Amino acid sequence: MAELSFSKLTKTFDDAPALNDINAQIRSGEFVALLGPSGCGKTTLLRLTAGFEQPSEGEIRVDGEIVAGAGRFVPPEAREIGIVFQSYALWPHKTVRANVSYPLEVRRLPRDQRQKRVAEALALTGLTAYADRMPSQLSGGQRQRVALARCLVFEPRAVLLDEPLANLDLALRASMQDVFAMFHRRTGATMLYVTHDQGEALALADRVAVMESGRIRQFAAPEILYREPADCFVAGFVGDGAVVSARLTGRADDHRLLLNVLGQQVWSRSATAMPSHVSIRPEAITISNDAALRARVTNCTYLGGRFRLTLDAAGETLVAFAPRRAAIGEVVGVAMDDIWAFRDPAHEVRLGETLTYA
Ligand SMILES: Nc1ncnc2c1ncn2[C@@H]1O[C@H](COP(=O)(O)OP(=O)(O)OP(=O)(O)O)[C@@H](O)[C@H]1O
Repeated sequence: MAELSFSKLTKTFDDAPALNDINAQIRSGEFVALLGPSGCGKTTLLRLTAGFEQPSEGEIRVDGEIVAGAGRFVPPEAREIGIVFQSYALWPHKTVRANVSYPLEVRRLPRDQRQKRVAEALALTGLTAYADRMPSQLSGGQRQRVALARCLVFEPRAVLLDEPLANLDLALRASMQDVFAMFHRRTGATMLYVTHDQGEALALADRVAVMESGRIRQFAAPEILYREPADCFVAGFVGDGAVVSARLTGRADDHRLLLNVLGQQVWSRSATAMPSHVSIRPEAITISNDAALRARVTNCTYLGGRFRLTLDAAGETLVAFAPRRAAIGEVVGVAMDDIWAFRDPAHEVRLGETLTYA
């Protein structure tokens, strides 16, 4: 399996940048998700990696070898990269076995090797019993597994997946996520997975690149994105909770800063001495009658085992979990702990200054 790397990668369509200075390395065997809102450039990055588009600037390397950039362009069929689309792209007139065997026929592998590899790929994706069926006789999840088997069979250097579960219903998506996770564990394939479903990205990936407007805002493990978002966009886009402005009090200890948040002094984790905002996850809030900060309940939904409260506190919307149902309009006390402070690049910070996030 191969390492993928992007260096100063830019792609412009009709003068509009779809990708803007992408720099990232994906380790051999790593499962990376590209996550971001519609139009942020996820598919463009995948298509450039596959070789369906040429970069406007910058380079793409596969295991150190330049495949695009610096005057070089390796065509898709010579990159040995597997691709799984949301539309499956199976041959309708071929059986499952023949679909899976096809990449090996193109590569002119001897028949006995072909049979062995196809049998392995079908077994790995749980399709052995369906080998003689036509694609039209399969469910959506089974078709996607055929696409996966067809990609795995030629032992690609990396596998690119473009919203592979977008056409499936919720229950099937969950079970297919398990299939992808198993596929990754068993093959150790380098995987680049495009999705706009953050639950999928956080559940499956070793690291997630959060993209916005053609740029990578943060590239980190799911738990880091959740606990230590780099800016307002990532804090708001990934996970539940609130992003509110913070004011420095000037006090700090070794690991934390004392900040003024919603009129309260709160100790906060931080990677910067000059934060502008805090991310307040639902777990960071305790509903307590003793707490000085008062908030009005604006919504209450049952999540199974606990309730999710939406609160209005000093004009900001907070999200909290509570063991009991709360009445809409009820006023509760809110205590904050274990919040994360960061400096949003769009905001300049000065000591004592109050900032607002538009
Ligand atoms: N062939 C093209 N010609 C012109 N513009 C394009 C082309 N392909 C993509 N774009 C533009 O580039 C930007 C990024 O598109 P891209 O498909 O990469 O986004 P995405 O993040 O995959 O979105 P989605 O989640 O909706 O699929 C968009 O503004 C899109 O309109």
